[in-house]
Amino acid sequence: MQKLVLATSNKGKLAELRPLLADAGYDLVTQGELGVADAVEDGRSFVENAIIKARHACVATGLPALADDSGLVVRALGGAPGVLSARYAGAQGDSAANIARLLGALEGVPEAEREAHFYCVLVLLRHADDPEPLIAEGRWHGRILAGRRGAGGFGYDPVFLDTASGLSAAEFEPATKNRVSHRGQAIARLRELLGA
Ligand SMILES: O=P(O)(O)OP(=O)(O)OP(=O)(O)OC[C@H]1O[C@@H](n2cnc3c(O)ncnc32)[C@H](O)[C@@H]1O
Ligand SMILES: [Mg+2]
Repeated sequence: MQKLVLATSNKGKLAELRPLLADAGYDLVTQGELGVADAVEDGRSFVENAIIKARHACVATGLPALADDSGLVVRALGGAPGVLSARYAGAQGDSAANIARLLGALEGVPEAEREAHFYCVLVLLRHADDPEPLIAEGRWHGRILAGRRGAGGFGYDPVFLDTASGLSAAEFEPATKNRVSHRGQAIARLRELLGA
């Protein structure tokens, strides 16, 4: 079976990507398991950052690599935190601080104006010079809650309301989140592109 490096250090993403990629015909290994350090994400768009991360892992390992770049896009904040979602409050990956900053920025903003979406782009590079990377995206539309709800998921999930179900993303069962989320949609598209 062909090995595929997952070019991410985010445990929440890994937990969601693994079952989504099951049966896609790859033997999955994380970049951490192969000793690959995080790439510098200095792109201005999600897709640029996903390419940077996938290429970094490809170059370091000589294996095909899949990267996920994702984030939260809040309309009332002009699209912030966007590509800076992981370090919105400063430190990389401090979800509690990121949520606190987000709720502060939206203080006093009425419910109807708290629209947001999660965005995910997946890039699969079959080798470092792959001129035709596979690129798949997904969006999950909802609203930012006034406070945290639920204990599941990761990142901004406790403050993201799925308006269709009335549940916060952190109140979804993992398999249900994977069916409707930005990442779930991107994987479904990627699997179409792979013919898997
Ligand atoms: O770059 P890698 O190593 O993949 O891990 P990361 O956490 O830095 O990931 P990103 O650069 O793509 O930043 C995306 C951030 O957006 C948030 N995010 C993405 N998908 C999410 C989801 O499904 N639920 C909640 N928050 C999410 C989360 O805070 C992530 O840290
Ligand atoms: Mg990152």
